[in-house]
Amino acid sequence: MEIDSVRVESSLWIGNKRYRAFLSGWYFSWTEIDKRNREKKTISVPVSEVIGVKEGRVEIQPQKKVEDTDLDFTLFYVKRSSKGNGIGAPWSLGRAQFCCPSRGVRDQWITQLRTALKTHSPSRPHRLLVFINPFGGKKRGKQIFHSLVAPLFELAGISSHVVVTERANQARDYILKKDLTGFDGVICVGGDGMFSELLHGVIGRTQQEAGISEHDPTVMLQPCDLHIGIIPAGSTDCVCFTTIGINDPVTSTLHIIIGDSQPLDVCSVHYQSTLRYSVSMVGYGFYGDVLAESERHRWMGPLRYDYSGCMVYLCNRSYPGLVQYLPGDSHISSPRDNIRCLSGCRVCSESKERLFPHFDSSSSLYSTNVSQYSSELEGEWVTVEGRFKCISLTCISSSCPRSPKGLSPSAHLADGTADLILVRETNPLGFLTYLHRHTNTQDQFDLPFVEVHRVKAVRFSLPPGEEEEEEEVGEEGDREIQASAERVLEDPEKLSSSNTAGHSQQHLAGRKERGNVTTSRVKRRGFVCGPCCTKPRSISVWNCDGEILPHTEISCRVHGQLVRLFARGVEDSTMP
Ligand SMILES: CCCCCCCCCCCCC/C=C/[C@@H](O)[C@H](CO)NC(=O)CCCCCCCCCCCCCCC
Ligand SMILES: Nc1ncnc2c1ncn2[C@@H]1O[C@H](COP(=O)(O)OP(=O)(O)OP(=O)(O)O)[C@@H](O)[C@H]1O
Ligand SMILES: [Ca+2]
Repeated sequence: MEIDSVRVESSLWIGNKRYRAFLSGWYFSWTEIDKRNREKKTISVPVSEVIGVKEGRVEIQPQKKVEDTDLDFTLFYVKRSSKGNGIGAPWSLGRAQFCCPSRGVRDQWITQLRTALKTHSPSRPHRLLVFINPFGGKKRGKQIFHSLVAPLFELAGISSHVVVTERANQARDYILKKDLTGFDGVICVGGDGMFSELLHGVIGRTQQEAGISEHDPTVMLQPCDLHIGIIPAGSTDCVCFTTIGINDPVTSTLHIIIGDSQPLDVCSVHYQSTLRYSVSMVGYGFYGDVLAESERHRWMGPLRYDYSGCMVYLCNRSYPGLVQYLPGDSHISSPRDNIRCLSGCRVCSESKERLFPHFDSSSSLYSTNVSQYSSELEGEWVTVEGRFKCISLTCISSSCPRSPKGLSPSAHLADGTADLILVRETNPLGFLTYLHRHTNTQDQFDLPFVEVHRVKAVRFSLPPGEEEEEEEVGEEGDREIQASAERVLEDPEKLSSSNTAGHSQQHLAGRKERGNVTTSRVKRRGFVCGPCCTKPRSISVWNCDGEILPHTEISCRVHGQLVRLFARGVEDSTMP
C-alpha cells in the first residue's frame, strides 16, 4: 500500500477480480485490472458521497455481517440511477465489498477513508429530530420511516429522536417550544402540510431567538440555520420534488445523511397581524377552490385533488381582483428565459450577496442591526385589475409528479423572487389548454390570457364593491363567531346554515386546529355554479401551500434564502 500526503493507493479484490484503488483529494475510485494488467472500468465516488465504511462484509437490511475474514471492508456510497422521471433520477445505496492483501492494509484503508470523510464532509448531521405524520398521503409514513430511512441513518451513525404526531401542528409547536439543543436538523415524514409545519416552527423559533417580530411585513427576517429534511410521504410532495427532482424516500434520506444544503426562498403572507409562510404556492381562484373542495374528500387520499380539480374545472368560475406587484430585477432573470434552476445554479448563488449585503463570511453572521428593515421593498408597484381564473404566486418552480415541470418551470429556488402567474377569464377550453400544458413540453405562458411576472412582493385586494367584510377573531376575540367557524371547519356542509349577521360563512373546510384562529366573514355574490358548490360566489379562497387562508385581501413578500433544506436542487441529468 502506498500512502503519501495526497494519495492512498493499493490493490484490492472484489470477488475474484483485482482492482487498483485510489483515494486522492476528494475522490475514492477503483479500476478493474484484467489478467493482462490492462485497466478496465473505473468507479469513482466523491468522498462527500460516501455513506459509511464498515469492517467486514456487511449487508444492509437486515444490517448483519456475512461470513468474512479480517481482510474485508465494505464501502457504502451514493449510487445514481440512470433511469429518472425526466426531471431527476433516484439515488440508491451503493455497496462495494473489498478484500485486502493483509489486515494491516485493510485497517489503513478504513482509517484513511474515515479521516477523508471527516475532512471533506464536515457538515453532516449527527442527531436529528424526526416528525412522522401517520395520516399523510397514503398513510404509509411510519412504514416508510422504519423500513427505508431508519436503517440508513443507523448505517451512517446518525441518531434520531422520533415523534409520531397525534394532532395537526404538533410538530410546529414542538419546534417552537421545546429544547432543541444537540439537534442538527429537523425532518418530516409526510407531505407539503408537514413540511409547512416545520417551516413555521423553524422560522418562528429563529425570529424569537433573534428578537425579531416576524409579523412586521417590513422587517428583515433572520435566516435559519437549523436544516429541514423532507422524507416524502404525502399527496403532492411538491417541495421535496422541486428541491430534489424526485419524491423518493431513499433519495431524500441520502441527501440528509451527506448533509446537503440548499437555501430556499420563502414568501410571508400577511393580513393585518396574521401571518403564514409559503414556499410552493399562494393560489387564488382555481387552486383555492380545488383545495377547499378537496378538504371535503380527504378520505380519497391523494386522488382527492384530481377529483376536486375536475369538479372545480366544470364549475368554470372566475373572480374579480386587483393585483399589485413589485417587480424583481429583469436584468438578472425572467420567468420566460427558459433557464432552469439546477444544482449549483448561478442565478441563485449570485443572489446571495444581493440578498445579504451585510453578511460577514468570516463569522458566518448576518448582521441585522445594520438595517433592520429591508431595502428589498423599494421600487415601483404595478397594478393589474380584472377577472381571473386563477392567480398563483410561487417561490420555486413547484414541480410535482402531477406537473413535472411545475407552475413556473424557470423559477429559482433561492434567488429572492417569486413568480406571479395571472390567468385571466377565458373559455373552458382555453383554461384546459393552460392546465394541460403543465403536463407536457408546451409553454403554459404562451397563451393570450396568461401573464407571468418575476416579483419581490404582491398585494391582492377585491375591486370596489366586492370588499371583504372582515371581523378579526383572535384568541381573546369574539367567541361566538369563532365557535361558528369551528362548526364549519368540522362540517363544511353546514356552510349554508351558518349565516352570521346576514353574511354566509367563508368556505373554510380546513384543518382541525389553527393557532390564533382568525375568521373572516365575506360577502358572496355572483352566479350559482354547478356540481361542486351550490352557493353563489364571486370571492374565492387563498390556498397557501395546501392550507386555506381565512382572509382574501392579503399582502405577500419574498424573503430570499430564508431557510435551508437537506437537498441540492435538481441535478442536471445531461451531465455524465
Ligand atoms: C388536464 C390535466 C391538467 C393537470 C394540471 C395539473 C396542474 C398541477 C399544478 C400543481 C401545482 C402544485 C403546487 C403545489 C401546491 C402544494 O403546496 C399544495 C399542498 O400540497 N397542493 C395543492 O394545493 C394541490 C393542488 C393540486 C391541483 C391539482 C389540479 C388537478 C387539475 C385537474 C383538472 C382536470 C380537468 C379535467 C377536465 C375534464
Ligand atoms: N397526527 C395527525 N393528525 C391529524 N392531522 C395531522 C397529524 N399530523 C399532521 N397533521 C396535519 O395533516 C396535514 C396533512 O399532512 P401531510 O402534508 O403530511 O399529507 P398530505 O396532505 O397527504 O400531503 P400534501 O400536503 O403533500 O398534499 C398537515 O397539514 C399536518 O398539519
Ligand atoms: Ca425564487
